[in-house]
Amino acid sequence: MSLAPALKLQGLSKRFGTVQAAQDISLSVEAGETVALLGPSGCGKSTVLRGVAGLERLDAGRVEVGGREVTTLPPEARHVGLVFQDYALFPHLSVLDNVAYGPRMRGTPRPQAWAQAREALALVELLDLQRRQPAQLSGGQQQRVALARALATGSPLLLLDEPLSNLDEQRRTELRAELRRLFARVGAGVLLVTHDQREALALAGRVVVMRAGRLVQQGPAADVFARPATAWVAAFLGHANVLARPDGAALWIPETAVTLGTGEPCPLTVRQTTGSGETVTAQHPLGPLTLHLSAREVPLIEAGRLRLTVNPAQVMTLPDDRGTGDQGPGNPAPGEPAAEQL
Ligand SMILES: Nc1ncnc2c1ncn2[C@@H]1O[C@H](COP(=O)(O)OP(=O)(O)OP(=O)(O)O)[C@@H](O)[C@H]1O
Repeated sequence: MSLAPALKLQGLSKRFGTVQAAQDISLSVEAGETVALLGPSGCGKSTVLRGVAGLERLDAGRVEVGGREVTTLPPEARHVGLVFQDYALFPHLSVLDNVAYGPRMRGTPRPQAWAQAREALALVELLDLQRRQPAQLSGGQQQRVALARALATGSPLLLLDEPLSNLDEQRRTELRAELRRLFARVGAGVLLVTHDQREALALAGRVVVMRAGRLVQQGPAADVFARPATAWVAAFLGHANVLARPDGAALWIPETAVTLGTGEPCPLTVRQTTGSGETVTAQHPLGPLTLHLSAREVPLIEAGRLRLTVNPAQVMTLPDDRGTGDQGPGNPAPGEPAAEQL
């Protein structure tokens, strides 16, 4: 049996005054698949999500949800489950009634709406707290109620806008693992907006990278990270070694391009202790190379030098588009040390 894609989006464009927030964006999300829409602040991710949800009138584009065209339908008729940054739970309703709200709004009789809500609450493991009000829950629990509310709609498509942004780092890491399991269980397609590269890798099978309103690369998450299409994408994804060259940019991904402990002893100009070892910058004849050393690799440093060999076949040459956009790559990936100037 072949299922219709959870989402098929073609040629979405949206302008606000002089700002082209999204330009000709086409993407699809298969049933059971999680796709991350990734890009720096202001690149148009939320505009795309809101356009799919029907919260933004499009200048152009066609939206299909679960095989049904919904382009001109109002949000409530599109049958998508939405989770936004602030959860937007009703403070005066119980957890159960918050989750039952969607089915109730679509005319489902109360006992059946409650049954659907309990099923969704069981999925996020919050059935025990169904009688509480949102204020009596932790941030992570509220997050899960918001997810349950989206799940209770039974929609083929879930849209999540920075769903973990209000949580602390430890809770985010825990919830990422929970979300991955949950997405696998429910079988809906998920389109997730994030500016956090690690979140995209942790949650999504496929990523779509946006820059200044345009889609710049899409593909399986591991492929996009291993083979960024341009220097800007590489830098945005957190690759530290993107060096300008006369013919473009050279990308060295140390895990594949560099062998430690053999070869030329390179002086280290920066050494920074991290939670797992050290981040160092080695002066290699081909250019400065930033390396994250594990605690086990740190003893390879001798008298401020590190022996390393670069495999030239693994150094990628990419078009250097870093200076051309109106929005540069964002900050380094959260938790990564900022690259220090030499
Ligand atoms: N209602 C609006 N009116 C005018 N401009 C808007 C409106 N909504 C968004 N924009 C502009 O459109 C561009 C894209 O915004 P959007 O919110 O889609 O970006 P984003 O990638 O989701 O950003 P963030 O990660 O910061 O949420 C921005 O320049 C933004 O200022």
